[in-house]
Amino acid sequence: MAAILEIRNLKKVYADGTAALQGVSLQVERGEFVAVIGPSGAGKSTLLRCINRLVEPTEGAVLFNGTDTSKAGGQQVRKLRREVGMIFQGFNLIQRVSVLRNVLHGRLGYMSSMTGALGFYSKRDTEEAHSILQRLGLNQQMYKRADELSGGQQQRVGIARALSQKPQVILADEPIASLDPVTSENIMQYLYTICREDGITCLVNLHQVEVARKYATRIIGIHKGAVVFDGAPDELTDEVTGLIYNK
Ligand SMILES: Nc1ncnc2c1ncn2[C@@H]1O[C@H](COP(=O)(O)OP(=O)(O)OP(=O)(O)O)[C@@H](O)[C@H]1O
Repeated sequence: MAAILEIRNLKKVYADGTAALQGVSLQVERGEFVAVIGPSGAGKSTLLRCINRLVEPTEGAVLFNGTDTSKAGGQQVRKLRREVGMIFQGFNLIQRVSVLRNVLHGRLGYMSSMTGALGFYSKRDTEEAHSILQRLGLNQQMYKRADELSGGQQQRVGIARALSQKPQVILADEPIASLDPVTSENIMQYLYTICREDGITCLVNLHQVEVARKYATRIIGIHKGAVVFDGAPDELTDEVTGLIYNK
């Protein structure tokens, strides 16, 4: 069976000439929990964003379930973004609407979630959103506006929104960078659980090497746009960590 993601010689040069990715090749198998680590500016966000085409690669290919996504048109890109959900450092919620509506946004798409009054949603959609929110421990917050929630709660809404898309892969771009250590553990536990219980493949960009070691089944180290380490957490010695961050 094809790897769920295959990245071939991926390069990204931004318009100002910054070479953010310099030829990244890797495969991710279904169900893996991959942490991507590396210093600030290494190219971690660019890598995740190229996978679901939030950023257009300059060269190379990203295959999702064996299909080259670089040839995908608008509708196929939308489908790709549903199947490859994204969680952001800054949560990226629609602040002035309810938590429930943010989750329905994930399930139905932006226009359908914003145009209908809540009563218009099908019973099935609403029940599904309720059950995901319950799973994330947010049943008390369902009708609150997103901007009334704490950072940790907002990130749980971000996870709920991604889950409501029924994704095969979740890309999390520094999901805990703006959270305190206890809340960070809580968010990582949720991501770990959905990977284990739902079989959703997770790629998580992290600054904290200890967190990567604790949760990931595999760690990829990026430095200056290139993969300099790819292995099991116990292979990531202090010496290797030093190389990733100081090279
Ligand atoms: N839109 C852009 N235009 C120009 N350069 C960019 C753009 N986005 C990122 N870069 C540059 O590309 C390089 C890689 O950035 P990227 O955000 O992918 O790294 P990162 O490892 O995720 O960093 P951080 O941990 O600080 O978020 C950096 O030099 C960054 O300044």
